[in-house]
Amino acid sequence: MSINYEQSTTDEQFASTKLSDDEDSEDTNGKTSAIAIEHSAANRRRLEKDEADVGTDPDVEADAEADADADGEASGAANTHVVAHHYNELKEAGLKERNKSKIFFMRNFNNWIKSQLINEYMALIKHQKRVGDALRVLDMCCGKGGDLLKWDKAFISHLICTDIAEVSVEQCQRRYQDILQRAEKSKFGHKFTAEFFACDSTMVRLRERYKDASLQLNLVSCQFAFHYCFESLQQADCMIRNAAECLQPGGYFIATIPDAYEIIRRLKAAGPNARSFGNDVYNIEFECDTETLPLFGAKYQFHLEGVVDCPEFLVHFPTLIKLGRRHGLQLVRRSTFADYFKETLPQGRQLLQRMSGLESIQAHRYSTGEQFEHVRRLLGTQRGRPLGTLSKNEWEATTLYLVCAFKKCKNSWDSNGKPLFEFDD
Ligand SMILES: C[S@@+](CC[C@H](N)C(=O)[O-])C[C@H]1O[C@@H](n2cnc3c(N)ncnc32)[C@H](O)[C@@H]1O
Repeated sequence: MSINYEQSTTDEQFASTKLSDDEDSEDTNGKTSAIAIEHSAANRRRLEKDEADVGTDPDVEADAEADADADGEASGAANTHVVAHHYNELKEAGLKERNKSKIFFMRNFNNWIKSQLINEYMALIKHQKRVGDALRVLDMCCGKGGDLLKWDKAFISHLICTDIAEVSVEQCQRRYQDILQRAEKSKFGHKFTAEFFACDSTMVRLRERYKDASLQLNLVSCQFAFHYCFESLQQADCMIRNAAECLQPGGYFIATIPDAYEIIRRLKAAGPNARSFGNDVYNIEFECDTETLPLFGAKYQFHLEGVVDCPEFLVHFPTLIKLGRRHGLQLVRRSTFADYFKETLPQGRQLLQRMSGLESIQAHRYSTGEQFEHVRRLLGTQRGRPLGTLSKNEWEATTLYLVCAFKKCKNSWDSNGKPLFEFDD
């Protein structure tokens, strides 16, 4: 069975914007806002296309079985221990080392994208609630707790943190204790309760590990990690069930994942027999035959300067939509990082600046070299105000990703007690 991982080309604009908030001069600020409006419409059109690509047949099992038959083997969970080992061994870099990193700004930019996504969906959830209502969040594959401050700022009341890497979960819990201590010392500090446990979200039913198994969640977040479950149908189904089953109707599941269409586009662009591509900061290498990629287990080795070096799997997006529907999740957003940046920049400009999500570049300082050629093209080489942007290599790495969001539908039950979901079609 041949799986289509290709899609029409995406636009290749660089993130570049005026960093300060003043509106006095006509520059990329105005242009970006205009692009943002077009992209909201583009996002809607893409959602419609994504839904159409899924087709009417919801039988993922049949697709996956046909796919495994064609390959002559069924895929299992052979890679989870490699991934767990990699993240357990990863040292927590100090501030000094992080500042020196070649991807310092890109990491901040990615962090900003996560903040924008979390803020967007927390705002929608709060809109449905009354002041003082509990807000409960699951941070699935939480890592070392890179999003703890975001949860704190979102004024949630309870957080569940889980990850396959025990060392990361311990660090996450320590960070949480620090936040709590600071809140206790401060008169206006916000406090939220939290629980932590290490486990494989692709193999274990998470609700059985919660302190309260009947807990209703408002938001489930899985940042830069969901793709690990596409090793096999069983793992993907388990992870999506974990994301969906405790979500209240109207709650959201949000994620950032590598964009399989973009990965395959770049692979094809690298040459007819190419198996790898990348630049100074990231590299992707396929070991398998890239002409007959499977639906699950489409494995590649991903390297990102100093932070990731382990196997990952392509997420076939139409299949993700199908699996989501099976668990009552309806796709409400799929946007590439490039599009999401343009769309949310008007509301997120100050935060982007505070988070140092872009590098401040003066064109005349970079009159040679290709990393900031786009700034020269935009501003020329005359002295003037700096422009916030990312280097070409960092931009190429960050635009491998997309953000997506699913809404949990209302449900009723059939005579066998199985849920029947009510999708808005
Ligand atoms: C790139 S890190 C992202 C961490 C965090 N979400 C963030 O955004 O900072 C990916 C995380 O996924 C976790 N992970 C990978 N496979 C997993 C699995 N099967 N179950 C639970 N966690 C997993 C890793 O241990 C790692 O902490």
